Amino acid sequence: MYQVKTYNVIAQEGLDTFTKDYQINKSDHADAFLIRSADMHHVNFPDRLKVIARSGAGFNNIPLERATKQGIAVFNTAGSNANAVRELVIAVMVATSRNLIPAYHYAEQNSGADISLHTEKAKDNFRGSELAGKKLAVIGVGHVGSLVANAASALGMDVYGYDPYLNTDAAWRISTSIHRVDSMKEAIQNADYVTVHVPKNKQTTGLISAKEMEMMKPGVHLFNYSRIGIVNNTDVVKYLDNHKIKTYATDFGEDQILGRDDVIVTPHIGGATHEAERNGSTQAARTIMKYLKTGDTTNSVNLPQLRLPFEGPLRITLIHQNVPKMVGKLTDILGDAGVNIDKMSNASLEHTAYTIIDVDGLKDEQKVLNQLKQIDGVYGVRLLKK
Ligand SMILES: NC(=O)C1=CN([C@@H]2O[C@H](COP(=O)(O)OP(=O)(O)OC[C@H]3O[C@@H](n4cnc5c(N)ncnc54)[C@H](O)[C@@H]3O)[C@@H](O)[C@H]2O)C=CC1
Ligand SMILES: O=C(O)C(=O)COP(=O)(O)O
Repeated sequence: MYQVKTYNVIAQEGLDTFTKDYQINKSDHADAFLIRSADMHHVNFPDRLKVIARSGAGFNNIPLERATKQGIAVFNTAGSNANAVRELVIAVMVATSRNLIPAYHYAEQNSGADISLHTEKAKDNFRGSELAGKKLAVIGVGHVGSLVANAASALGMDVYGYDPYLNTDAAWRISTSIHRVDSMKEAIQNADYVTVHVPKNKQTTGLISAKEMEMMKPGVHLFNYSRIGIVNNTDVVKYLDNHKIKTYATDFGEDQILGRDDVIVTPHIGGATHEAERNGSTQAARTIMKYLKTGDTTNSVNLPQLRLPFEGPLRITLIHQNVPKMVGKLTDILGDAGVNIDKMSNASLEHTAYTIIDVDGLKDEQKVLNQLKQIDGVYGVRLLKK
């Protein structure tokens, strides 16, 4: 029986996806963690932990290097909540362009009087502008960014996408009406709206700071539904104060931006829809089961993605350092133990490699597994039985 520990609220549909071989509980001695935004940086990973699945896209809450070195595979479910974010971003773009929030407050505050007496006079104060014909810059055109770009284009916006690492899957999703540009400057200069959809990492922290704000057009509306810190909030306050930025809308509050009329803050609700939470949790549950049963690393964010049909009877999976002669060391140990290799596959991702070896039998299992584990640079070894 595999033990699965959950963090955060995980949609029931995902929990119901687990078969009878999996027990969901709060015990730390788990084979799998199923999480959302819970911060894993200060959580100890138990020795038996083999996999962490993040229901959702962003995985900056997980210490990838520590997990890898403990032989733990980490996965996300990118795309599972992309539509939820797209709809929220479009909603907030409409809200800002049509002054929806101040107009609502006005109507609410005047609800005691006969509102029709004030309406015709008041509407002049809330005159908005339309999205059609305006320029939108989308920074990061992955699962979320591509959907936002396509929806904005369908609303008649002139959309510019900047993503130096765009993969081919994402490129296929982007409408031909989107202009792909090669620099941040080309994307954001003259844009009426700028929206950021990149993962948070060392490179993207402060991606939108004073330098980029300086390039923007006066009166720009800036949106951050990615993560806190990707847009520099200290700089945002400066550029809101000098009216270069007209509105800042974000899913991530911080004291310095709260309580302003020109800031719209939501409590991290981008992926908080029934549909997105169901998609993410079921995908994460399936990923955990597949990895534990077959070693399939499709959608891993810390290991190379490797899939090899598992016909049995035995499979050895190894997470290890990506260094010369490693595969030779593994096969030498198996050869010395008289093991015949049926199939083998190996792939690498930066400093880490992953190897799957199917064998038709293994005598003295524990001894061979221990020998493999003792190789310098081997982080994790598992034996799977069909
Ligand atoms: N507010 C919320 O509840 C949610 C927030 N998010 C955030 O949005 C981020 C993006 O999500 P997805 O689109 O699903 O991820 P994704 O991985 O599909 O797309 C991210 C894109 O950003 C690009 N990128 C990376 N570095 C870049 C850089 N320096 N400049 C320009 N582009 C860069 C990548 O090439 C990729 O195409 C997540 O990492 C997460 O932090 C995602 C879902 C919900
Ligand atoms: O998927 C993401 O990156 C999100 O930010 C959504 O986070 P959540 O699952 O709502 O805690």
